[in-house]
Amino acid sequence: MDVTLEGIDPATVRPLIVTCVTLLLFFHLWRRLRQRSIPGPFAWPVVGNAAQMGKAPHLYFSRMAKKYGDVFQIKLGCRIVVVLNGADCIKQALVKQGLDFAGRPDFTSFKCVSGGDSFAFGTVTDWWKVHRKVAQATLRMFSTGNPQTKKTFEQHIVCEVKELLQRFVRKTKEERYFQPMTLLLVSAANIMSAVCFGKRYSYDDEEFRQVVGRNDQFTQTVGAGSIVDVMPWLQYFPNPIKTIFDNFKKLNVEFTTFIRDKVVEHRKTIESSTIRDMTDAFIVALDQLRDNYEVLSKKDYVVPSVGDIFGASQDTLSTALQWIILILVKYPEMQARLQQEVDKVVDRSRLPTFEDRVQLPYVMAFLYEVMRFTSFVPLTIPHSTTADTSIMGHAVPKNTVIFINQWSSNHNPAIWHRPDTFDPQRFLDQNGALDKDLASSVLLFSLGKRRCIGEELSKLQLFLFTALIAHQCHFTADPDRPPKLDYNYGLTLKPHAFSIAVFLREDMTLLEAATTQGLAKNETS
Ligand code: HEM
Repeated sequence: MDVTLEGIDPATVRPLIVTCVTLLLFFHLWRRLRQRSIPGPFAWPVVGNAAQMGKAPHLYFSRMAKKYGDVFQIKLGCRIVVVLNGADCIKQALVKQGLDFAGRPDFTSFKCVSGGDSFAFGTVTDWWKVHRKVAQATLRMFSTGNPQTKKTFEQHIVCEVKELLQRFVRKTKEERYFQPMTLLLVSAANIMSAVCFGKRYSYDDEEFRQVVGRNDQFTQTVGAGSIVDVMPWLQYFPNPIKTIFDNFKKLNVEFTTFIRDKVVEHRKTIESSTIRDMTDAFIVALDQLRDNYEVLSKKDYVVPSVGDIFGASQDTLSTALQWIILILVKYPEMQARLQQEVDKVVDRSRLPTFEDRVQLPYVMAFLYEVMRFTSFVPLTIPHSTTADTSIMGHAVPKNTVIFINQWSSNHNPAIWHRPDTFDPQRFLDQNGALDKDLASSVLLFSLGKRRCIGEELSKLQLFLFTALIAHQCHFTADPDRPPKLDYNYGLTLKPHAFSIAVFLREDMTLLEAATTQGLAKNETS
């Protein structure tokens, strides 16, 4: 039977259409109302809540979460920012609704990183997905991918720890107490330099020290809450924020030039049959993809790829090393317990290795507690929504800036007993084994589509570093400057300057023997 509108009286159709449209509008309104508007503190004109955040935005956000709930909204300059707190809410956004929350905001500072071609600071696109996968695979190939690469990576760390301890001991003899921060920075950068470029640098190499020594400026500008990104008009007349931003642009140009020079050298000498290091691996992998991705015929993505890996690793890992040493001197009884455990398990006839991890639960518990307690990446790199979405019943429009407060999850008293006390014991069960479930609740490397690609490598490196220094030396604090756990805010929380003395527990025989066949041939001075 044919059904047509012919013969139907328009007077009947009109009310039908009006009813349908009204119902649709009503349904839309009902959905909107169900998704409550996002609560948050009062925002002042022009600056919004920028002034209230103070020197520790993660603590301000945790206080606001207590008042308004795990999802709340603030205004920074002209931008609305939704702040997500607590493990459940963060998991819901980053894992269960991963793609919706995986974007990066169009911040001015992000566009300066690798000339805007960084995958760490760039938003989600089809090319971004491929770029990130290539980087993940390349990183594994040169670190944790198989037993052989793991062994080489282990050699890089042992070699660097030997150099570092030699410097520490010399400094202690010369100055009694010294500040170890710069040495730790160069040491962490050298491990990644060996992986990325196949060579390490002398501690006195001025160019290298300059390139790696500007971390503070970088992480202060790209950390959540950086002013220039939310009040871009500040760039256009002289003021302190403009000066900071101009320095940031300069350091990015210098960093990219350093990486570009390395890539140019590599391209001149590469033989595709022998992949020497991660830069070679990126050159080969990205050249192979050139026929499939038009974007590769227009730009060279090797420089931003290597830049992302080298840049992301040095600041985070050196900050971790600084916290580990500061906490060792702050809690000498824990240092003694670490030493006892490595002495018992490894004994004094050999050095600790990656394989000792399972047998060293206290070392692991200590590390997880350093990560939880300091939460030294308190907020992830800012995210943004890639679609109109909702979280915990609140509607969030596309392109909203999202801050993820990792600190709030690591200091939630519902999960952690006395969260503001440093206590590695919390990670050990009644048999003294590591409580793996609890350890996996520590949130420092983010989750989901933007989860840090260096997590496995970092945990291995920090484990070996801690086990090696506990096995080889002893740290003490300067009695005139008792160690404090204060810090400066940025993408990473950096401890304030502190002074230590370092003494070998025996001599360097084991470290010297382990490094003679190793990487000395790659060294430049
Ligand atoms: C203790 C050391 C480290 C910590 C705590 C850490 C933590 C983080 C965090 C919180 C993020 C932001 C994730 C997000 O925005 O949701 C991140 C991103 C990233 N990390 Fe790490 N990281 C560490 C070491 C490393 C290392 C050693 C590498 C490379 C070798 C690395 C490479 C990256 C990259 C490439 C990204 C960007 C990922 C993306 O945007 O897709 N990180 N890291």
